[in-house]
Amino acid sequence: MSGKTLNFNIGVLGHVDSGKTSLAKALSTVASTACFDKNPQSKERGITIDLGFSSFVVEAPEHVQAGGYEKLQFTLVDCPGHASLIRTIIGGAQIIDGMMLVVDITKGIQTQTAECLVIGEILCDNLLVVFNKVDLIPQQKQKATIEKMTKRILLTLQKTKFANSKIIAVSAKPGGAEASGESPIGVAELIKAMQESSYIPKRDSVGPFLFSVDHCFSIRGQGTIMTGTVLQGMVAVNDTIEIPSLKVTKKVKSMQMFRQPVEKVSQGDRVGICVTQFDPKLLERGLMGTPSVIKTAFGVLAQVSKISYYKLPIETKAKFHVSIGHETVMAKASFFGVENHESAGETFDFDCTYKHQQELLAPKDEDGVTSHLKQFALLEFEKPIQITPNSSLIGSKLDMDVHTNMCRLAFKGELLEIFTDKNYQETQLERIKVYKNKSKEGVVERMANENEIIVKNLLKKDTNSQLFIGLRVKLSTGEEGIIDGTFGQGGKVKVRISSGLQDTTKILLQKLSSGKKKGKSGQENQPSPDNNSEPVKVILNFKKYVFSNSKKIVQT
Ligand SMILES: Nc1nc2c(ncn2[C@@H]2O[C@H](COP(=O)(O)OP(=O)(O)OP(=O)(O)O)[C@@H](O)[C@H]2O)c(=O)[nH]1
Repeated sequence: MSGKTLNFNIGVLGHVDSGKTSLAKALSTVASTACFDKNPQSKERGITIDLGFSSFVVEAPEHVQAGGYEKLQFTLVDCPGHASLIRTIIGGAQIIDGMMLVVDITKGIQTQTAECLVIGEILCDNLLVVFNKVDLIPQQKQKATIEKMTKRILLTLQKTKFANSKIIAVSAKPGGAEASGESPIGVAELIKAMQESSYIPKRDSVGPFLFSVDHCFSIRGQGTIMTGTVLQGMVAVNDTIEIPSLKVTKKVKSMQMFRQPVEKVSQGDRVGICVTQFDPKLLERGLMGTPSVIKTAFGVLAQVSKISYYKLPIETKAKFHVSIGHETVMAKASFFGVENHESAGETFDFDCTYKHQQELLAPKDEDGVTSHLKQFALLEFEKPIQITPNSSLIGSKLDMDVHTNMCRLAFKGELLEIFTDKNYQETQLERIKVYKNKSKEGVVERMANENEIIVKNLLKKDTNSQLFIGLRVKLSTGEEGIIDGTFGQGGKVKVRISSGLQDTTKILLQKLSSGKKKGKSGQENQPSPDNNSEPVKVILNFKKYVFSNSKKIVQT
């Protein structure tokens, strides 16, 4: 290969059996170590269960040549289509520059086609739609069917950021499984469309090296090879890298890109990295990179938004599968937002206070303008996972019955803070000032003097009353007061009414207490003519911090 080659990663996504693997095969000339359903379990089940990688090189189109590249290498990341494997797809989609959505033309958009579109919307900017299996439509109906399906998918795409995507119709494997070696149809046009819609992705060689490992195997006498994609930075032979999940550091012995030895690799490259021997079974998939860049996370804080196709409520305290990179973990979610987002900063700020939300709200469409609510989530993981800062995440309900035909992807987000301390609940959550609006109601037991009343039932006996001293309350008769202190042992409090009680309130309280006295003298069950007035209520509105250990409360 002479001249500079640009590597462009394309995710091949679509519903199960739409023909993704067949298409990748038809497109590729060079197969990497891990392509085309080599996994023995894949063969048994007849479906792709892992990411497959393959590549082919074409002449760089003019706009890529203008960036100094002579050739363009397409690396296809063949993602599994089966619903249960969506977590693998999400992992695969994090490393792609563009996406090819394969649609079986005889079936149209199916549930996982829609889910793949959602993933694409979150994780990539470039989409090409491929209608496959055109050979299954009788020749005379092919043109009309392609036109009809094109109209349909364009309607769907109009609601996404991919409204102007190209649509190409092919037969990746005419005749299907039984056919013997028939040439694919339409693939040359597809390659042309791929060239045209390619671009020079932002590649950044600065910053710490980060590598997403998708396969790992050893070669006797050489070492262990990790194949994957460089997510960030660069690495050279002899550099030291860390595999955090194994808690080891290793020296890079050699590297290969599609069977060519290389000395140095950088962001976006697909590469096999050889290090000194370790058991490849210990690292099926995961992250490695410059020592201490990868964090072990016990939980994260993220800015999130609801995926509009998800039709169920997303409630605080509910559990979701959270996928970050190749990792998927169960997490308990707690949502909160900016009360008045006009006045809040662009990102999360520990110095601000946030309002607890019972559920994650869908973005509202007001007068055709989507208002972007600023919402955040605290995601507490069931077990620690390896992640890197600035990652995207997807929250989903993967255990939802796929036969319901509902989108299982619930929310998407960007990481803001990673909790790397096992005891983050004690040490870090207090910093996230999220409050709930609370209200308590008590009644005036009696008047102590013109400016002071004794209130019962406002606080429970075992409540730490000290937290409430100094807070404002309002009487149902209109006066405002301040909780001045506790009274006795039963949770009663003294409330000071600085402006003094109104005469009407005093009369009412006197009436109520004389009614009670009569009651005490043996007429409890007889309604006293003096005692049919409502008791005077005392209302306390306050904010209670949700994540704070100190159970701090403040006035509303
Ligand atoms: N007639 C016809 N059959 C095809 C075509 N492309 C693929 N097939 C058949 O469709 C079936 C599924 O093809 P695959 O390429 O394994 O589909 P896939 O989308 O990779 O499947 P998963 O990875 O399991 O989701 C196989 O039996 C193929 O032979 C095509 O263009 N025409």
